[in-house]
Amino acid sequence: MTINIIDIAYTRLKTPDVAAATDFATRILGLEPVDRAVDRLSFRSDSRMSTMSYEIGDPSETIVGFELANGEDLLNAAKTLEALGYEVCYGSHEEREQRHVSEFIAFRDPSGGRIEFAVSPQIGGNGAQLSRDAGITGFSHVGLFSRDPDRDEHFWTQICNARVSDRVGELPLLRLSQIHHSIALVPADRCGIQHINHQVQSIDDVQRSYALLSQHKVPIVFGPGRHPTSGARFVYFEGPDGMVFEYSVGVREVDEETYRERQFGFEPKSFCMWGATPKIKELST
Ligand SMILES: O=C/C=C/C(C(=O)O)=C(/O)C(=O)O
Ligand SMILES: [Fe+2]
Repeated sequence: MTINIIDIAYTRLKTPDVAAATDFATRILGLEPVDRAVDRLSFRSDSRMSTMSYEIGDPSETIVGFELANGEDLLNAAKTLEALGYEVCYGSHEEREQRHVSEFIAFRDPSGGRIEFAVSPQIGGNGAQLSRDAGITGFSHVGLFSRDPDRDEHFWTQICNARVSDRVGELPLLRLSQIHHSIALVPADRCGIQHINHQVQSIDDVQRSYALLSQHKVPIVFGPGRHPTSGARFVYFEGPDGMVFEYSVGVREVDEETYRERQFGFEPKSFCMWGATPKIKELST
């Protein structure tokens, strides 16, 4: 039975320096801190109670959470994964509270990155109170490192319900809804999160953040530019522990009936139609 993912829900990051990561997530990225504790912290970026978190630990151990519709779908997902030989565990009460979800299961994707499927991410009564005027409208997608994009694409599109929107060389951009992509599978010899995208309201927010990031000497690793694939205008920058963050605006929505996946060459102009070149190892052509 296909695992029906509704949406991407959260990322959970680890760092040796929670205080420095918190400073970045609030003062630079602009998220709202919630559930403050000494060794961990959650953040809001939209109506959901937690779309990102930092806790003390090894930065290579990232988690991406996806939303399933209900407990029955979650149980079926666990059965499907177990039948295929995946080791599945259920989240404890404390772990569910940290994530603000009613239930979740965890397993490792075929490349070895930790993935969670969760039910009922809690919504806050108000929207996120951003820590600075970054114009963020919400958490939108991740790049996932993939040791074998073909195999991992099979997992997300055949075992789960993702669809290919575009491919840049071997790199597929996968959608879970009408939004052009929620997952990009980035060929690499490692696993886990490659980048975290937040959507912003306008191109002015992208440019304003570019100026602020530059003033704070945050490494800009790509852009400002425009992806020919999704049409989004973007800037990418490096946060704590080498994690890449992206602000973008204007990601295309896809008509499920008529859209056909497209193949782009693995070359700079497929990543940016304005001529910017990524300073990101895995996107270097
Ligand atoms: O491979 C190109 C990158 C594409 C996009 C896009 O089309 O928006 C991304 O956001 C991305 O994967 O970072
Ligand atoms: Fe992206």
